[in-house]
Amino acid sequence: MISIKEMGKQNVIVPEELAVKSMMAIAADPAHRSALLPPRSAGLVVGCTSYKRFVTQHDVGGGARINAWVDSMRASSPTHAKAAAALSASLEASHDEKYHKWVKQHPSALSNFDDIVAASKGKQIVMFLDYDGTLSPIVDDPDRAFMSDAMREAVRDAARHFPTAIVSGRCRDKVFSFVRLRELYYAGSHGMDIKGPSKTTKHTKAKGKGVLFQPASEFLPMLDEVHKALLQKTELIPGSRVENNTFSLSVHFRCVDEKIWSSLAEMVRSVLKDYPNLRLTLGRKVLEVRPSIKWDKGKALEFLLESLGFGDRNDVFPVYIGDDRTDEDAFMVLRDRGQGAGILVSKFAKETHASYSIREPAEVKEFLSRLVGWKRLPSSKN
Ligand SMILES: O=P(O)(O)OC[C@H]1O[C@H](O[C@H]2O[C@H](CO)[C@@H](O)[C@H](O)[C@H]2O)[C@H](O)[C@@H](O)[C@@H]1O
Repeated sequence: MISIKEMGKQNVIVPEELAVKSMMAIAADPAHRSALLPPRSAGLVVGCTSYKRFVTQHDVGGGARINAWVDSMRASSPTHAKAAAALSASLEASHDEKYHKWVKQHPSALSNFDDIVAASKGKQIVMFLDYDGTLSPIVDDPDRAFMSDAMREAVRDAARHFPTAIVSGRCRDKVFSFVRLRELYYAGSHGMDIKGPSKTTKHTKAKGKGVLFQPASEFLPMLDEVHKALLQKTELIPGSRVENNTFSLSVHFRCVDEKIWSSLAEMVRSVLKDYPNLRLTLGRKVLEVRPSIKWDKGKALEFLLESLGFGDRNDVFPVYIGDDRTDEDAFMVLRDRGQGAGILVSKFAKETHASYSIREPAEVKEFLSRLVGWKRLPSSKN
């Protein structure tokens, strides 16, 4: 039994066995299979699309799925892995060894900078930047995930030279309030809310301003309802937090005791069982509730390229930088198009469709600055 007493209102006991049993019931229900997480063996982070493919093709038993659910929540946390590694020098060594092997397959975008710019020669670079974990460091309080002024300058400079978009799981207004650059495109709610720049630049002249695309508008009343239900259900889970991202909802468990992650997951899924048109995905210590439409950050990238007039052109070089599972959809689009460069921000070995890696936001800033420096060189025009 897990006792949740210290949370005010009334004393509540959440029996873990009960939570697990009802989770098994949900897991066994084919109507909710699409919302299930990968199996226990999926220790590494997988891209959203591969995961979607996986869950439709495999049918493991309920108990295994529940363990998989919580395992996935654990595996989604690099800081968890980091903390574990810090506990023992030997673990750290094995982590390093694993990382060094991985980084050979996903080489540093900084060390391979010359190759990247050489591949972009004669093409228009278009920058796509995820926000959390890419432009701002991951912090406990989602309302305080500020980007530094230096990072803002680097993004501003990049946008002077290349069309630039922020592609985030956050609500568009919220991510704009952090970035505060009017010359950028913004795709909020995992790409389901796309708006053009409100400030003209040489790249955005004559392009549509204002809202460009909101493919999930009809889900707004449903998401509002679910938001309220999630707030109510999770209010007694210490450290949990529900964030309304307009066309998606985030249930954060970064500050929730690991022992009650399964209870939180069960609560979320008990709310979702009445909403088969919503799906659940996993980010960095966050459960994401999203409309079950075929739209993701990859589709947003394609939409933006199209809006910029590069839909089916070969002279474009999209660079997408992101740290999250949801960014995998965009990395995969780049792979499928055989264009540009996908760069994963990670200090840890992760399964990814990105070609390159970068260790942390500070390196993202350095990459952007080097790109701008290169673009200013007369030789970059050849
Ligand atoms: O696509 P992104 O821009 O990366 O947004 C994904 C989610 O990011 C935020 O949560 C993450 O960052 C928080 C602040 O550092 C951190 O506390 C949380 O654990 C991370 O999951 C944001 O709050 C979510 O709404 C976004 O969906």
